[in-house]
Amino acid sequence: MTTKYKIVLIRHGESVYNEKNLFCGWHDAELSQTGIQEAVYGGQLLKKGGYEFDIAFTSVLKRAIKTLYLIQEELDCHWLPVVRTWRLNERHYGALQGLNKSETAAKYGEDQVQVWRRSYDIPPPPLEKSDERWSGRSKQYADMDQGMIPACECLKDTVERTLPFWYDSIVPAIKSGKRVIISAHGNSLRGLIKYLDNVSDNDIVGLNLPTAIPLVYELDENLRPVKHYYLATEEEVKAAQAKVAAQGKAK
Ligand SMILES: O=C(O)[C@@H](CO)OP(=O)(O)O
Repeated sequence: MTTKYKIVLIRHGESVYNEKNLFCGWHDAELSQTGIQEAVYGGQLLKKGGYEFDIAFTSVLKRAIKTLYLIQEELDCHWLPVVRTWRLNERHYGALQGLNKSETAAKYGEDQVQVWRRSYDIPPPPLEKSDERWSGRSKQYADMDQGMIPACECLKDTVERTLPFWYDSIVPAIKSGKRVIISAHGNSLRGLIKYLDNVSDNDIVGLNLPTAIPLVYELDENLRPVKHYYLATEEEVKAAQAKVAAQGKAK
């Protein structure tokens, strides 16, 4: 297999919800100060690697949008067309949104929290429409078919709503020769990676994405992955991944 296309996936920098160790999902959390620095560093890594882009895709959540913007600043490409879609949003964490991960682990057990965080097809508890956290109350979903707004999502649900956008919008952009960057979220990107690399339902449980370290996928002419790599040292990636994995510990 020979490389025909290269795309870059990047998880947003640390959010204030990550910083406080809260389940975030569709809650529109800000980047933390650390997250801003991480996003700038991600942009510097791309600049150092000589990466340039023709189009960007992101979610409708500001932590991913702002991460992309900080990368655009580093690459001096504010003109870049940016497509925002709820289909690249983080997985919807249902009634867990806003709860502390360690406290939830202390209450329900670390194993249960690991199932809610990483299992492929077991969803977290649903959010009621009457709940003030219901996503239908947010302006960014006003034009969305209200019946499509999730009450909660497992990774499988997330993959199922992300892939139509991959096929309908991202694939045509890649095939037309555009250099693509996707700024999204830990779980929406895990879903895409599961699909691209055909990762099993069991193995995807062990994958944690580091914040704001660019992940390059080289694809062949049929968009099958030839290889992938982070633009950082193995040590940096492992430390960042371990930090994410540890969030579900009871402490
Ligand atoms: O809270 C969330 O929305 C996600 C990403 O930050 O967390 P987790 O790694 O627990 O899936």
